[in-house]
Amino acid sequence: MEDKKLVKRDEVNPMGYYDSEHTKNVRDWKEVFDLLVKDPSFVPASHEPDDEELRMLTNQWPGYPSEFRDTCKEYAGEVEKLAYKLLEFISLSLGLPANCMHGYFKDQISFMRLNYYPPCPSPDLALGVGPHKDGGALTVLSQDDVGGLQIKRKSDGEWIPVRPIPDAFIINLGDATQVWSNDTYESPEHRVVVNSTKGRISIPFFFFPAHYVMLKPFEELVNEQNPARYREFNWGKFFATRNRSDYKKRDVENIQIRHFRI
Ligand SMILES: O=C(O)CCC(=O)C(=O)O
Ligand SMILES: [Fe+2]
Repeated sequence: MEDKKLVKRDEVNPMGYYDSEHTKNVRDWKEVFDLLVKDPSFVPASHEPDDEELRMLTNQWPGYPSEFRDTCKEYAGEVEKLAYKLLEFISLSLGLPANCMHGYFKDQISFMRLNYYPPCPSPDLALGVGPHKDGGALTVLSQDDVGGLQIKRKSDGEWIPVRPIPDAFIINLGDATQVWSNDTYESPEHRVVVNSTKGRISIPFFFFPAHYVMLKPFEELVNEQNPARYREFNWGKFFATRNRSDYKKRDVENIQIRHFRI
């Protein structure tokens, strides 16, 4: 525990170790270690729309184990390549040039998270992560063999387990892809349940555009029959507004892309 405290996230640096994250104002049953894919990364200093100040984020690395830093960086680098490939396939599937979204990620604020969900004495009273949708372009998730991730089936609202498949990643589309594709793709609602006997490890890589990217449906996908379903909004401010309620319990509902629906 002492070692974890040395790399603990605080008001100034949101990267590092943390054990009291909230999803939609409810505390999650988990410990996390967050690291930036691009170090340093720049994000809006506040969620206030008129505040143009930026904040520089950097990684915090523990001294032990000694190979931790290099292993994380190598993994992140490889998953980043996969994320770009997936983005190309998504673009092509929408009838757009393969690299049409690459520019949005030049100053990406992607981060990777090491999740540990400890066994929980009352698994029916807690969630590892409460119901939510991932915000960015897509998430590449690696999970161990314990299971716990569930996805909400749209037809009847039933929570369906996403069973672990050895050596397979789970690819989760995010809100940004939903907006860019004008609802051709949808970011699914998901959550993580915990259990009373086994701890679980998962590693999501959140592929996030640069803070200055304005999200809106691609012009090529919009016409009179199929008008834009979202008005343009700034990704960095969306990210900053959502993070407000991840760090502390708040009285306001956290921001969702449906708030930008036309
Ligand atoms: O642990 C998992 O399987 C998923 C975690 C998750 O959904 C998230 O951190 O956004
Ligand atoms: Fe998620």
